[in-house]
Amino acid sequence: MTDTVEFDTVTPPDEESRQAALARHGQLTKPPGSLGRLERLGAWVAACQGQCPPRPLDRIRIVVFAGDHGVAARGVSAYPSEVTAQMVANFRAGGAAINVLAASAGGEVRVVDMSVDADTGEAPYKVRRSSGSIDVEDALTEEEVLAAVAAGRSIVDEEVDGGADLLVAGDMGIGDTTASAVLVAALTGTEPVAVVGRGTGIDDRAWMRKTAAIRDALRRAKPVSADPVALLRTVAGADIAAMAGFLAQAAVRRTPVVLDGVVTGAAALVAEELAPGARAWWVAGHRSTEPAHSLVLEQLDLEPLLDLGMRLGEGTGATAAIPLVSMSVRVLAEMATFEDAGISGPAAD
Ligand SMILES: O=C(O)c1ccc[n+]([C@@H]2O[C@H](COP(=O)([O-])O)[C@@H](O)[C@H]2O)c1
Ligand SMILES: Cc1cc2nc[nH]c2cc1C
Repeated sequence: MTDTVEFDTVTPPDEESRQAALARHGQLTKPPGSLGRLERLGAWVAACQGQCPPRPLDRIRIVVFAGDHGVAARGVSAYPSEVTAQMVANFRAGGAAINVLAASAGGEVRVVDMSVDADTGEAPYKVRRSSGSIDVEDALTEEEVLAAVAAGRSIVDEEVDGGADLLVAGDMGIGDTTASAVLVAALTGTEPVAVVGRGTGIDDRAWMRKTAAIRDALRRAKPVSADPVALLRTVAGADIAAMAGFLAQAAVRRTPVVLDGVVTGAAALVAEELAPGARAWWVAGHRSTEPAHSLVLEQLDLEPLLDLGMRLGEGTGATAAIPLVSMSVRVLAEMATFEDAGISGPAAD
């Protein structure tokens, strides 16, 4: 066992508030259950906030964790590693998909360089430049993995202390779907061919190289798969380790999270190991096209809100689902009841 990272015990969202929200749904001017999943979604937010009706979401924070991956040098991505730093600049300039989706959904974007293989400017949490090539070496040292998980935890503390009422973790890192696939395979007992995906859009030759890299990294991961910190050190990367710390700490701080695609999904599997019960504080924003993401959703027993064929990362799939979360809250807070509106209830038999 490695030195471990201790998270405070996760307590579940408030069941009384969830039940009050479900009961309120029965009084609002619509046939009971007719808003389907939106009803359960609003009740989940009420439970997370511990109040019914829930408060409107007014500080939604999307934290994009950026990092490079040594395994990208094996030809497992359709793009070169330098795109990671270039996209960090694009996020900061406001020109990326996540900036536009966040603005449209009423969220704000924060970018954190954990391990980009370039100088991106201000980077208070940066652990190293690029993580190791996981097919042949550890992604991180012991010290680095602990620093990265602690960074994710500190970022949640900053955001929650700053008033965040909904969090999203996004990712940016060429090669990160290879690391994610290895983590998912290790934690779900799956073969490489069942987790490998097309990532940024690789061709068949790159698919073969990626499958081989996943196979080699998975061989290295298996002996440590029961130890989440050792697993992050061996086959994740500083960005994914920070996301795992972020997702675990959000649950500790009783703050709801919308999960994104395969990369945050892989981090979520590890976070659930670090802080058992954390998944009760997460909703799956979407289903990515990456096959490993479906394994994550199954393992965490999460039903995605959207299935739009998205595979971008950056937190975009989660952010696309935020309007649904906001609507589900406003329905509970703003709809009239049958009594308020003087509308007849169901016909008697
Ligand atoms: O979130 C997803 O499910 C997802 C699926 C495919 C690709 N991505 C993004 O694409 C990059 C990784 O793709 P790759 O092919 O370089 O491993 C990284 O920046 C991710 O954010 C993300
Ligand atoms: C341009 C580009 C943007 C991205 N955003 C997340 N992953 C990405 C990969 C590429 C290649």
